Parts: sequence; structure tokens; C-alpha cells
Amino acid sequence: MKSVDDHLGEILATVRTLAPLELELERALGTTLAEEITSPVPIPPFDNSAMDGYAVRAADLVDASETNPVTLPVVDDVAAGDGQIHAVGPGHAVRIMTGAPMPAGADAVVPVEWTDGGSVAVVVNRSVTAGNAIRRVGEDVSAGDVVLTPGTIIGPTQLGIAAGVGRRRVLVRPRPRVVILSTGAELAEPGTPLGDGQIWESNSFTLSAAVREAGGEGFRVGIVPDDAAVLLDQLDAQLLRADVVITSGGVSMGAYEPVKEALGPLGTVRFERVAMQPGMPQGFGVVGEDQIPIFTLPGNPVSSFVSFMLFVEPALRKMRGLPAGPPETITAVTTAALRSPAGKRSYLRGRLGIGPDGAKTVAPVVKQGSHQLAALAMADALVVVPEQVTELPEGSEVEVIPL
Ligand SMILES: Nc1nc2c(c(=O)[nH]1)N[C@H]1C(S)=C(S)[C@@H](COP(=O)(O)OP(=O)(O)OC[C@H]3O[C@@H](n4cnc5c(N)ncnc54)[C@H](O)[C@@H]3O)O[C@H]1N2
Ligand code: MOO
Repeated sequence: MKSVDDHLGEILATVRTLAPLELELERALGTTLAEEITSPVPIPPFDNSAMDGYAVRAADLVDASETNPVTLPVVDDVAAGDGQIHAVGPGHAVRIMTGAPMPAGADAVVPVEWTDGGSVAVVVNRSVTAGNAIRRVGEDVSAGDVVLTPGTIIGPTQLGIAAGVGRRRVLVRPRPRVVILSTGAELAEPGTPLGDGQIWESNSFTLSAAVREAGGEGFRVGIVPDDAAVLLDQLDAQLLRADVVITSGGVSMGAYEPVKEALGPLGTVRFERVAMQPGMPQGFGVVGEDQIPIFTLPGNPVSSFVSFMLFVEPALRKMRGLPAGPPETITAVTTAALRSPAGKRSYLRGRLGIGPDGAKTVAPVVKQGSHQLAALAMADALVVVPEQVTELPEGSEVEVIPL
């Protein structure tokens, strides 16, 4: 049997990082920046007020206090966005709003709270230090400063700074588009009644959501009947919009394995047994003119999800231009004994916690079957049990993949 590490290694050697493209900011969330973003101007572009109040010369207010208020005539008004030239002469004040450009001659802003709020003349009852409540030009960013570097994942604040330095479009590696096809004659669409022998289809929901969480765009094609020709037709139609295809089901040893039947003859997809549980039957390869990577995951719901975490998620990271490798693990101490088949790496479902000594613990969930989706939904971690280990007593230190 092939090792988990070899399988991932082959996948990562095959998938390619997506080519960069220019996207409007509104569409760039979750993409990976493929250029350096610099600011063409200093930010803020001009000295401006940090508060609503009065622009003054601090020297005029050195003696101002509660007992000795100073009155200054208000000679002008300047609002945010005002492009006019304003000035404050000695002994004068200009009413100013937050974000408005500082008038020439003024060296401080007196917040309105320190005054009587007058609009013709203002009574100030505190002195002010020069520079008070002024935001200086370039205080956030100097002209030419790099604000974002290539390889940065674009989140809300990165979008904000790109806009804040005047960009409308950015060069990014897009979110990989992942088409998800579920095979199985027994599958019924959730929300419709179950016929005899049927179960509700769930893998495509799990997988498309996992794709989204992994920074891709998941397209749920839904249920494809157990018919190789129909599957190939569907695949053909979907390849137009896919950077990756995932199928679930139809790869084991049964009499009706449409995925194997459809893709096997192409010669570009390998079906293998990987030394892991769950998720032993795996297929990976490329399809179509553009050699789109395809993952044929096992149909059991836990198996397909675990396979996604181990193989598809790292592949998506590589496609996004991010460092890619096996999922990161943390160490935790088991709260119960564990069993694992010899020669396979197990990914048991567990719940993380904190022990009385403050150490991280992991409690295996009771139902560990590949079909027991409810137990997976209650778990928040996968406990990794190495190939050669078949039993672990309670209190063992283990590697855990947090979900
Ligand atoms: N003789 C053998 N039988 C099986 C082997 C084997 O080595 N020899 N391997 C078992 C293992 S391990 C797995 S995993 C499964 C994988 O089978 P397939 O990938 O071919 O998947 P199916 O047979 O189509 O389905 C398996 C199971 O999962 C349910 N399923 C499938 N798709 C969905 C879906 N979209 N949503 C919810 N549930 C789904 C399906 O009803 C089956 O119960 O094979 C074992 N057998
Ligand atoms: O290897 Mo299968 O994925 O356990 O159930």
C-alpha cells in the first residue's frame, strides 16, 4: 500500500500554482496577493485634525485655564473635504472638523469639549500644547512605502489598505474553483423524500464548505447517477469552470464503480490503496485538455472529509501560492485508550480539551466508523495514530490535527 506521505508528495508535485490575474477589490477577498502594493502618496496626504474643535496657535492659549478662560474670535470654518486654503492669524481661531486640513499658521487643535463651542468667538478654558490633535502627513504610510507584500492572503483589512492607498484592482492568485460531483444510485437530494434503499446525499455539502474554508470556491454539482457515460458527460461540462474536480464514491471494489470505470481508461488517473484509515481507496490524476487535477475520494462521509483535509487542502494551498504540506498538528494527551489497525495511519475523531494540569487533552469520540458522520460533526480534531502503533493507553501523547 502507498504511504500517506508519498500520496501527498505526488499530488503536490502535480498541482500547479494558479496564474495571477487582476481582480476588482470587491472580488479579491480570500485571494493571494501576487504583487507588491506601495502607496503613491503619503497617508494621510496632508496634516489634518484628529478632533472636532478649533485650530489655534498654541502660544495664544498659554495662560488659558478654568479660572482664566481666553476668548478668541472664530474667523473661519473648515470641514473635512474642504479644499480651500485657510489660515489662522495670531489671536484667532478657525473652527475645524475631524479629518479637515489644518489651516496655515495653526499649530494645535483645541477639542470642542475644552470650549464653550462658540461659532463667532470661542471661550477656551485650557492651554494646549503645540501639535495637539494633529495627524501629520505620512504618519500612517510614507510615499513609496510597501503596504502589502506578495503571498499575503487578502482579508478585510488588507482590502482596506489596498483601497486606502488608492487601488481599485489588485493582481492576485484567485481562489481555486472546485467542482464537486457525488456519485451513487442510492443518493437522494436532502429536502426530498427518501425512497427504499436511499440515503440523503451529504458529501457534496461537506466538501464544498470545506473548499470554501480552505480558500477555494466550491461548486456543488450534486448527484451523478452510477453511470460512467453520464459521469464523463458531466465532467466534460464542468471542466470549463474548474481548477480542480472532486468526486466522491465509486472508487472501491464493488460491481458498480462508475468513477473508476469512467476515468480508468483515460490513463491519467491512478486508483490506489493508501495506508490510512479512514480513506484507503484514493484516486488522483489530471483530466481534460488543461490537465485539471481530479481527486476521486471514497464515498464514506468520514473518509471523504478526512481525505479532503489530508490531500485536497494542501493542494489548494499550493494552487493559491501558499506554502503547502501536511496539515499542521499539535500535541495532546489522550483521555481514553485507542486502537488502530496495523500498517495504516489512523485519523481518529476526537474532542480537544484542557486537563487538570492545564495540558491539552483529546477525548476520542465513541463512534469511529467511516459512515458515522454525526460523530465527526461532534469532533473538533483528528488524532493521528502512526502506522506501526496498534494500541495506545489512556494518557498517551499524540499528534492531533485541529479541525
Ligand atoms: N470489498 C471491499 N469493499 C470495500 C472496501 C474494500 O477495500 N473492499 N473499501 C471500503 C472502504 S474503506 C471505503 S471508504 C468504501 C469506499 O467506497 P466508494 O468510494 O466506492 O464509495 P461508495 O461505495 O459509493 O460509497 C461508500 C458509502 O458511502 C456512502 N456515500 C457515498 N457517497 C455519499 C454521499 N455523497 N453522501 C453520503 N453518503 C455517501 C454510500 O452510500 C456508501 O454507504 O468502500 C468500502 N468497501
Ligand atoms: O478506508 Mo474507508 O475510507 O475506512 O472507510
